[in-house]
Amino acid sequence: MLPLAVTMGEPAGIGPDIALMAWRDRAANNLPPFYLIGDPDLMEARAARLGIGVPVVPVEVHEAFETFPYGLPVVAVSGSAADRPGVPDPATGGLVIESIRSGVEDVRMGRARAIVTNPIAKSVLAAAGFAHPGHTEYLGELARTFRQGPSRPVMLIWSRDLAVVPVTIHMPLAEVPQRLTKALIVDTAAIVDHDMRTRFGMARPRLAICGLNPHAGEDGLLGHEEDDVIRPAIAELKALGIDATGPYPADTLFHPAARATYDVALGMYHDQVLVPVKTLAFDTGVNVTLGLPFVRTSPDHGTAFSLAGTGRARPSSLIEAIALAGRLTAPGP
Ligand SMILES: NC(=O)C1=CN([C@@H]2O[C@H](COP(=O)(O)OP(=O)(O)OC[C@H]3O[C@@H](n4cnc5c(N)ncnc54)[C@H](O)[C@@H]3O)[C@@H](O)[C@H]2O)C=CC1
Ligand SMILES: NCC(=O)COP(=O)(O)O
Repeated sequence: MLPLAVTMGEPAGIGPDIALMAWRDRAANNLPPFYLIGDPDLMEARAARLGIGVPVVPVEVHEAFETFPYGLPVVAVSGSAADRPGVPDPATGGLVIESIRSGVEDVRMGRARAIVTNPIAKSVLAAAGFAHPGHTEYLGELARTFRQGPSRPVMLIWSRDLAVVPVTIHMPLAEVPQRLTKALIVDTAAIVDHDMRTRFGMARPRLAICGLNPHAGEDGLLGHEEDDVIRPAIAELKALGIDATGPYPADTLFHPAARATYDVALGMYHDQVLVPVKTLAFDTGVNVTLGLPFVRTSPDHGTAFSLAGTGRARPSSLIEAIALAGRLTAPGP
């Protein structure tokens, strides 16, 4: 069986901490074998700082699977990072980006089952010259190297209580109304429908589509995007045989009775749907990129700089991300 590739993420954040903790807690959580891609020296220093007794074992990728029972296998990429928790340095940007690129390449070459990413600091990477606002967009570009051809990445935040997709992702709120088109909504929802069937095994996913404006526009009194863009998109989705309904006012879509009526809520912008899911399931939510020719999962939180190196970061979201990547790539019956 192939291992999962886990990226180191921002070296000054909690990624190294929670990766070490996930290995420590692997048996209790029945985690599939994984290896980390990053700087072995930093990982050793962080393990010593945390005092959690996790052996860090530098390996070549083909040794990762057999090494996993004995220590956290770490595959080195070029570059190094000093162990300075909470003090990000754009000079480590190359290492962070290389860790992601290398994980995807391992999947493409059949050396890893899937990629699980640790959090990056978007502004720190931007200062290092990274041209993408997040993993999601960068993974969409890396996916072009796969035989299956071009793909469009879609962000899903998955939890047992609620699953959500933001139709627009990392962009200023002021740009959302211009960027929201019928085609974008239809493409996004069609990818969600396809991947919920093929990857998550849902027979007929029920998609609830949010409005953009208060009260979903209140018949045009409070905004026109619902009539101009969102309703026509839902009509086209229905014509395609996709179970899409709405547009619903977002403020009443997340209480328990409403949640029972759909499988995935699609919001028009990031915070509209990430606020409810992180409120309900911050410690167990998993970020999954749909629309790719491979599986990528991630914890739903960020770098939590103030917790790095303290031992107070909770590894539960990363543990869920590793477990979900394992389930999504498990061989069929
Ligand atoms: N997938 C990714 O790479 C993501 C990266 N980020 C990046 O993270 C950086 C910080 O973003 P914030 O908005 O502050 O979000 P954050 O998720 O890092 O922190 C928000 C709050 O939750 C706490 N927290 C986060 N993870 C925790 C954990 N595992 N255990 C215990 N407490 C935890 C933090 O201490 C803080 O109080 C930003 O640079 C952002 O770009 C944010 C979200 C996802
Ligand atoms: N708020 C979630 C988030 O920003 C995750 O972004 P990505 O790095 O997974 O694209």
